[in-house]
Amino acid sequence: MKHCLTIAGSDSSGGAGIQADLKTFSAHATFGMSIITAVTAQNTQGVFDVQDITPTVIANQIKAIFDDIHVHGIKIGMVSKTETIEIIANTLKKYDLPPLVLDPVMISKSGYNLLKPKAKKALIEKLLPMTTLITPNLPEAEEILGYKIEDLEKMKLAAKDLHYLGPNFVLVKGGHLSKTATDVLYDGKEFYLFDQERIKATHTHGTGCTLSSAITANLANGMHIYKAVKKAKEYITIAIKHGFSIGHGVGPTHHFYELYKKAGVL
Ligand SMILES: Nc1ncnc2c1ncn2[C@@H]1O[C@H](COP(=O)(O)OP(=O)(O)O)[C@@H](O)[C@H]1O
Ligand SMILES: Cc1ncc(COP(=O)(O)O)c(N)n1
Repeated sequence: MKHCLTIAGSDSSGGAGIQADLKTFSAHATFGMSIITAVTAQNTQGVFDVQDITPTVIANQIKAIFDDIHVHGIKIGMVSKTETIEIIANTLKKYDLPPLVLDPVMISKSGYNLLKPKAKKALIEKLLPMTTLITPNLPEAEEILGYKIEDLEKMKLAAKDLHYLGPNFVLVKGGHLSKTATDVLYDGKEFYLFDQERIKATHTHGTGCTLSSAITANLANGMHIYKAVKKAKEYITIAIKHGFSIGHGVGPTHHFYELYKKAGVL
């Protein structure tokens, strides 16, 4: 069994962050491990408080894992602020790294700044060069690149420009497009489109976390990048179709293995 590591924030309501990542790793029959960067007080309606974990504790969590356990895939999600990013990059650099998927989490669906705007520079300079695959949604790609992205042509341009900043592969996600939910993968040479009709869904809390973790697990399981993204896209599509209500706001997506097994995704 492969071992997957998420470096991300905790979502007390379990729909996004570390909790979504671990559920996704388990559904993909990998062993999930976590380095918590921040604890959020969050539910389906919003984020109410955040406690950042100190750089020393983050470094020690990373050290505890890598000094002892072989890691086959890493996913990075919420990284809060410059000091958090710097300690993650500087500590990870000491080890031989497996594929690393960076979901550049910035603003939650409920509108909370999970990354301090000032930390954008550190994210670009410290994390992008060590990234195998970056998976921004449209607002995140716009924030990194500084221009509007509203159609497929602009998504392709963004994928090229992001690739220039260091990652081996770029997946620009189209969840924020108006008609389709097409994602664009770029490997430095070719574009690959993952078409999907938009599902009329209310419960989409943690979709980005889930997709990036599914890709991480697929890469850890030895899949080539194209297949890893294709399978993860099938997973997130089913997860969204079966999203459900647990509170008064935006509910989580679905992670129960049997459903995916039946659909032939896992
Ligand atoms: N309504 C939807 N119907 C189908 N797929 C969706 C929908 N919303 C998001 N997705 C897909 O879910 C994945 C996560 O995308 P997105 O929601 O853009 O991420 P984030 O959570 O980072 O904003 C992408 O593959 C995207 O295309
Ligand atoms: C700890 C944490 N990490 C990531 C997200 C993004 O998820 P979403 O975009 O669905 O709000 C979140 N809300 N909380």
